[in-house]
Amino acid sequence: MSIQTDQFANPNPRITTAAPVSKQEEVIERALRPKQLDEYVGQEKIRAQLEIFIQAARMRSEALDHTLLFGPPGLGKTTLAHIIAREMGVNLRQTSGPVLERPGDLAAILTNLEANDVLFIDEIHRLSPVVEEILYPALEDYQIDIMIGEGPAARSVKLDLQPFTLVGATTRAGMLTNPLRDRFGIVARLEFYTPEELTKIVTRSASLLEAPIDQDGAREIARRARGTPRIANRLLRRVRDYAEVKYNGQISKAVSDLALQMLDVDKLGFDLMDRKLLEAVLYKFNGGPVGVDNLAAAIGEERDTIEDVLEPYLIQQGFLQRTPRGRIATPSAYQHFGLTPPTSGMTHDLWSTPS
Ligand SMILES: Nc1ncnc2c1ncn2[C@@H]1O[C@H](COP(=O)(O)OP(=O)(O)OP(=O)(O)O)[C@@H](O)[C@H]1O
Ligand SMILES: [Mg+2]
Repeated sequence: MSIQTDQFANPNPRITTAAPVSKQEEVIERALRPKQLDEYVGQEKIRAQLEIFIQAARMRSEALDHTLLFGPPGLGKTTLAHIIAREMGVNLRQTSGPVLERPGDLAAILTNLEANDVLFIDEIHRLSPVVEEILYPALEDYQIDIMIGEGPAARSVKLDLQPFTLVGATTRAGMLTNPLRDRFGIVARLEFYTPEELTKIVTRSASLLEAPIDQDGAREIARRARGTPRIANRLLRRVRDYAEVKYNGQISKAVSDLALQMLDVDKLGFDLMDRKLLEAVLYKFNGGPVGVDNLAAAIGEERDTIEDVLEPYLIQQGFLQRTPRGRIATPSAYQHFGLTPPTSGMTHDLWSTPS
C-alpha cells in the first residue's frame, strides 16, 4: 500500500499546532492565562522549586536568580514568566531574541529596569552574538559596557544596573551557547501535561468562558490535546462552537467526540500532520530509520517544525524513536495504523537497543 502525499492537504491553520495561530488567539489566551502560581496547573516540581526560591528572594529583598524555561511551544513558559514577576511583586519587561537587533536595544531596556524587575526574553536562543556579549556582564555583575562615540574617539563606558532577574524562554535549550546557559541559576524544563492536568485546565477555561461542560466532556478534549494547554484551550473553543450551534451549548463526551472528529483530531490527539509524519515513516521509509531532512522533504515541512513541534509529542507518547541512524516507527505506530509490526531480528532490531 502506498500513500500519496497530496492526499494530505496542509490544514491551515492547523488545529493542533502548538503555536498561537492569530493575534485574536493571543488575546483570548491572555484572558485564560493563570496569574498566580497556585492557579498554574501541573509542572509540580517546577512549581515547588519556584515557590521556595521566590519566597527566599523576597525575604532577602533580592532579585530572583536568572531563570531559564525550556520546552515545546504552548506548555506555559510565557505564562510562568508573568507569574514569576507577579509573585515577586515586580514589573515584567518583555522582549524576544530576534527583536533585539543591536546592543543598544538591549542596553536601553536594561538601564530602565527597576530593582529586582523581571526581564523576560522569549526565544532567547535567537539572540545575536553581539547582543549576547552585552548580556554577560549584566547578568553577572549588573553592569554593562557600552561604546560611546565612533572611530578613534570611541570609548567604552561602564554603567551600573539595578539588580534584576532574566527569565529566558526557549523551545530549544540545545541551541543556547554554553556561556549563556551557565549564567542561569534556575533551569526549568517544562513537560507535557497529563490528561488529568489538562482536564483541570479545560474545566477552568470553560468556566472562564462560561461554557457548560461536564467532567467527561472535559476529559475527552484533554485526552486529545497533545499534552499541551494551548491546544486544549483551542480545542475547547472549537468544541464550544460546535456545541452551541448543534447542542444548546452543553459540552458532553459525545459532543466533544463529534466535534473533534469533525476537526480531524483522532483518538490520540494526532492531527493530519502527525499522521502524515508517521505514515511517511511507515510507508515511504519502511518504518525507518530515516534522517530528519529526508522526512522533512517527504512531508513538505520545515526541519525545525518537525523537531520542535511534531516529534517531541510523538516520541514522548512512544510512537517514534530517535536513534543515531534516524527516526524509526515503534510497534505502537504500526498498531495505530492497523499494521503488523515487523518481528524483531528483521530490519528493526533497533527497537531492542536501549536508548
Ligand atoms: N500550567 C498551566 N495551567 C493553566 N493554563 C496554562 C498552563 N500553561 C499554559 N496554560 C495556557 O496555555 C496557553 C499557552 O501558554 P504559554 O503562552 O505560556 O505557552 P508558551 O510555552 O509560552 O508557548 P510558546 O513557546 O509558543 O511561547 C496560555 O494562554 C494559558 O492559558
Ligand atoms: Mg510564549
